[in-house]
Amino acid sequence: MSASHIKVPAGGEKIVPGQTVPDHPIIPFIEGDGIGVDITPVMIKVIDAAVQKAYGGEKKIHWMEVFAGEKSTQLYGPDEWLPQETFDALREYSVSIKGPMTTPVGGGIRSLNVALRQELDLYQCVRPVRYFKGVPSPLKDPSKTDMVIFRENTEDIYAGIEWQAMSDGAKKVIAFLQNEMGVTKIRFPDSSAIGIKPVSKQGTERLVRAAIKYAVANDRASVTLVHKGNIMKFTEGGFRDFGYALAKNEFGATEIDGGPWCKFANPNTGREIIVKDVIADAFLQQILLRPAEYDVIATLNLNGDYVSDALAAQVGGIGIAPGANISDQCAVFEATHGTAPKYAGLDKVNPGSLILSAEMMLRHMGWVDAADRVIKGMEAAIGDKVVTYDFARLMDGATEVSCSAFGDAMIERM
Ligand SMILES: NC(=O)C1=CN([C@@H]2O[C@H](COP(=O)(O)OP(=O)(O)OC[C@H]3O[C@@H](n4cnc5c(N)ncnc54)[C@H](OP(=O)(O)O)[C@@H]3O)[C@@H](O)[C@H]2O)C=CC1
Ligand SMILES: O=C(O)CCC(=O)C(=O)O
Ligand SMILES: [Mg+2]
Repeated sequence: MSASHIKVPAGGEKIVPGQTVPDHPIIPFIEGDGIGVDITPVMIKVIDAAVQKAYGGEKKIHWMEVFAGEKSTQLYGPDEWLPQETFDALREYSVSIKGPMTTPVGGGIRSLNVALRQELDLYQCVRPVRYFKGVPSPLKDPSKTDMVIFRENTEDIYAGIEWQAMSDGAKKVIAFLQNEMGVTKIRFPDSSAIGIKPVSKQGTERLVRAAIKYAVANDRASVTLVHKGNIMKFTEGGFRDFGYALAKNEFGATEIDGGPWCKFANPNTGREIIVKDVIADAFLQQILLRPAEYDVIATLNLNGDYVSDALAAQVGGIGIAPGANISDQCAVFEATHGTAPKYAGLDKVNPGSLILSAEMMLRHMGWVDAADRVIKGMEAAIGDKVVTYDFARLMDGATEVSCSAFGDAMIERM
């Protein structure tokens, strides 16, 4: 077993699910690969300042670095991409935040991000998409884009069950499909890679339940199930059918005009919540043309990945696209974007996505005043046109600042 590299900060306490968050919580963080080295320290500085301004020293986060990705291989050994003690810490301390981690295309290691989500059963990937006034956008009225994506985070083709073309595994699976299952439609069986897409009733239900509960708690108008069930009838189509059945069975939804759309009254406000569905390709054009018609989105893993970046672009790009991975026991907050390797170490990129992910974390902890300060700082810096390169290149009269200077600009304006 490799040596421990995690140093537990003195004076902090664990957050225990179901109990009040202590005033001095220990929060594990993973710095992340690529631009992680730029954005993570800025996020910590901004969050510490917001907490200090909100609570005047009464509350304070005790940050605890845990390791994954390239930094972990340097510390623990060349093959140690995700040490066991990192998993253990994320589970034990229950609320954490991470920077992005690199996944090579084709061969090499499988995604560490996906591995974390699967191992910790972080089945909800929650990605809110909202507009900040002044951010440059390709839309005429980006303020109409206000959605919260609930992306299923443990199933679908992200389960990583696949075999390389012409490998023994692919040959075996193809032979099984042809000989035992009567499959005749693999166009080039001798040179096909093969992947498996598991989509379960249980997995769908817990995700759609979380999305509908969110809509109820936040008085949202609709929940849309986004799928490609016309083509993948039992996986994506199953997601839709399981989702509708859950809305009816657990929330008392009734069909509108013979279905399948249905509706129920929000038990808190009496306002109607519509549960509807849309095929993924149609959804991608409608979010550009009629974004106001969509609110809470529940979708499968791959669709959710595509939709997250597409929706982020509508409100200014993945520089300000936050997110959270949530299980019934713990939460790991992380930005929607990746490691943007060409910018690594340049102190250039927008730290906004990770800062807003931390803002979600503060709200999750019930530290609402600190979270509000973060939003205030962000809105004011953007309002003053003090922005990083990604916004500056699309804004007239902007002052382009570095990643760290943007963090400072936020702090000055909290
Ligand atoms: N959760 C995670 O850890 C994720 C990890 N990844 C991994 O990251 C690696 C790189 O992926 P890639 O496809 O390049 O996608 P990235 O999201 O890393 O970057 C794509 C482009 O998005 C823009 N961008 C990303 N982050 C920021 C930011 N903070 N501020 C401003 N602009 C930003 C840049 O655009 P421009 O060039 O226009 O300036 C950048 O070139 C891959 O290994 C991938 O697997 C990807 C997504 C999520
Ligand atoms: O794990 C990765 O490398 C990419 C993940 C991703 O794109 C996402 O979760 O949005
Ligand atoms: Mg993605």
